[in-house]
Amino acid sequence: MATDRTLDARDVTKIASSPTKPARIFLFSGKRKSGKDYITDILYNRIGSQRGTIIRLSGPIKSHWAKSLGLDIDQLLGHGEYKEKYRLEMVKWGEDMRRKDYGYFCRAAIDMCNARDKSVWIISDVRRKTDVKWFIENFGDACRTVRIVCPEEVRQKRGWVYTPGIDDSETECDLDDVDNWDVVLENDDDSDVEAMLRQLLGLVS
Ligand SMILES: Nc1ncnc2c1ncn2[C@@H]1O[C@H](COP(=O)(O)OP(=O)(O)OP(=O)(O)O)[C@@H](O)[C@H]1O
Repeated sequence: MATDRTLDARDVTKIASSPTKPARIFLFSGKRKSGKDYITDILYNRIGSQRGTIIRLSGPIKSHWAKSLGLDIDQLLGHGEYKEKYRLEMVKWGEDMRRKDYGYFCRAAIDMCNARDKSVWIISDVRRKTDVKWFIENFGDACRTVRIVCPEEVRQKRGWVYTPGIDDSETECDLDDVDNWDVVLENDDDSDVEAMLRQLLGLVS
């Protein structure tokens, strides 16, 4: 009977590529305008949409916020003034939710991106120790933490302006004292983006 037979190689392959657990999860973090979106977008394009997906942990917060206030979700997810205008209030609401359940937005973001059938997850905006903790608790060895670092002058050239209430908040600073990143990428003006990608793609195969 089919149900009684022992597992053959094809069954094992099926289980190994089961939709519930990705083979690799990149947990990207970095200060504002360090280049998180820039690097993760290129990485995603190289990996391709069949295998990979970008997950933004801030996505569910923004879509909830947009719905409840009747705002434009595309602009909230973008990079312009609109995002900055509602950032403070949104962050506060998110913090309250997270205090009750630190995995709440991680789970919501995974569901929102329909990530379960992809083998490589690129989390583009990890901001807190509890985000890292939740992914490692749930996906263990599949996780690799990636810190993007960049001098302040370069971030300023890219449009960053120090903003009290944002740049000194938990969302921007909670990971500053972490020093055990799996990968540190220096993303300034002269960086070799191809070398960074080679390093990251080497962790996927
Ligand atoms: N290596 C690079 N070469 C050229 N341009 C870059 C590089 N890295 C980042 N940039 C540019 O710098 C700007 C800021 O980068 P990006 O939006 O990726 O930062 P971020 O860390 O996602 O910022 P935020 O946290 O504010 O969303 C963008 O215009 C991006 O195209």
